[in-house]
Amino acid sequence: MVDSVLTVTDLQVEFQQETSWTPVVRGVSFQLKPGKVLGIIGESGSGKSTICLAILGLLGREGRISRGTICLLQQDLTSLPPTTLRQIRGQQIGVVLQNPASFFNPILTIGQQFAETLRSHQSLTKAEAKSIGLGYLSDVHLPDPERIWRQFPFQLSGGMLQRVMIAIAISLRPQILIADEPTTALDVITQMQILNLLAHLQQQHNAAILLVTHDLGVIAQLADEVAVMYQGEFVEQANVRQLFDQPQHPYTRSLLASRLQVRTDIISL
Ligand SMILES: Nc1ncnc2c1ncn2[C@@H]1O[C@H](COP(=O)(O)OP(=O)(O)OP(=O)(O)O)[C@@H](O)[C@H]1O
Ligand code: NI
Repeated sequence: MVDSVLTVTDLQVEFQQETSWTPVVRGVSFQLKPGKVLGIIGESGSGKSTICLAILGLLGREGRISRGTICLLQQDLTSLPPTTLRQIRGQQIGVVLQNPASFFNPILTIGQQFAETLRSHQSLTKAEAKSIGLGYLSDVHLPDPERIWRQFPFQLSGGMLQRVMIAIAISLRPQILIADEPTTALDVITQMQILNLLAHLQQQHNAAILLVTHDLGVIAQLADEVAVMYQGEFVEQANVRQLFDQPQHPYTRSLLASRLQVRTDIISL
């Protein structure tokens, strides 16, 4: 039994702002384990998406990893050339990005992109890839998958693109799934459906999931461990029950308290 499929140690990420490099992720360490979900919560701008992009090698020119390692099993991803990293990403790490538009090629239809991804992983005819892809599109609650298959990314809403991205990620049955706010743009019913799909991937296929969300309900439902991020650092990392019952850091306490506040407001309506 493998203990950790992805081990991040002392990660520091910087972005170039004008002439100097500013650290936005500082000394972050964690492990992703098969069949387990690590949730990351924290305020906007604290560096959650940056961690995801660093793992995926998608920081772009303005970003760099200035310290630390990201090991997929024994292999350090930070030392790999971009082409190798892309291959690994496609095969072993599934991705749901916070900004789904950046994931799609604007000049190819959804169907072309979905089929191409499926066919690069398994030998399938175009017709087989289409029938598998359509099945996954209806799994993520997309109405009229046939029509969506023929459409271009710009013809779909952000929430629809997000669901297509989830369908593609899940169809590949990755060992590791990086999901950055996977349910943010979705209505409650669809959100539940998506969470069930993620839980299925975790439980039936033993995937390790990194789940970034601001929704504590989603955390309570899916996460095993939770890391709390504040100004570029993990200020607290604990088992989900322990975190909800005995938050240690003042920021975590205020986060949980604000959630309770919202609940009381709803109840008093
Ligand atoms: N390409 C970039 N160039 C410069 N700075 C960036 C870039 N991307 C992100 N940053 C900065 O890095 C910091 C962390 O951003 P990040 O998107 O990781 O936050 P986040 O925790 O995901 O926030 P949110 O909850 O709003 O999604 C922010 O201060 C942001 O302005
Ligand atoms: Ni983010």
